[in-house]
Amino acid sequence: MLKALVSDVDGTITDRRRRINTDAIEALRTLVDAGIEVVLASGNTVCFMDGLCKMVGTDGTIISENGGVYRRGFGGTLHIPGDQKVCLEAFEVLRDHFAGEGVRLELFSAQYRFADVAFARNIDPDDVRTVVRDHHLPVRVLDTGFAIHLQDPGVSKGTAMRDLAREMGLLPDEILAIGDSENDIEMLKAAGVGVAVANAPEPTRSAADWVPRESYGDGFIETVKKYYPDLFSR
Ligand SMILES: O=C(O)COP(=O)(O)O
Ligand SMILES: [Mg+2]
Repeated sequence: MLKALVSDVDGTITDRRRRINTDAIEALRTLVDAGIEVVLASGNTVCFMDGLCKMVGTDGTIISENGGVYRRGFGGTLHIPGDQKVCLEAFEVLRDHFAGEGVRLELFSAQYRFADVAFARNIDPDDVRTVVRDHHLPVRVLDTGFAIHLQDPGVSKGTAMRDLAREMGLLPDEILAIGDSENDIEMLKAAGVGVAVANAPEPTRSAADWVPRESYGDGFIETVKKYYPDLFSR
């Protein structure tokens, strides 16, 4: 039986250009008002997520920085399982490598990050993976479609979701998780029901139990409508 919804943000409750889908926000509020646990899970920073949670109206339970950080409620302990040191060291190697090719890597919100490193997609993520492999850098490269992230290899939205579920007194099987990108794969696999909106790339769609017909925020709404009765039959 499903008791909670864990949702990705960019590409799942937004459109392709990252503009929020206001009907998806309404769907989230319907769940919150019905007493369903709603967790927002993203590659974004904690401060970004706090603003989003406040304005959507959730209790502030978040997975942030692709699982590098998580917290139950606005007032909960901020857990930081991710090791940012390995990510920063790897980023320096990448920055020097790509500078040699005349490409400047642009960090995103570095001063607000505790666990991972995020930078602009002005280079091919596969080229980043090649440099990481050639230099034996101990990090994972995640392409979210909105940014490239470097992550501690033992950490994902899936590991954070399991730990958070324990803190919330929930089983992973009681969670409906929804996402759109490769940074969501472990989370979709760990959840009782994993959903990939239709815009998700193939590896993410194959990690999901179900794929709606619609993409982006419309796929999110389609999913909430499909699983709403299950979420309520508690
Ligand atoms: O921060 C990103 O790059 C994407 O964030 P998301 O996990 O909400 O899609
Ligand atoms: Mg996403």
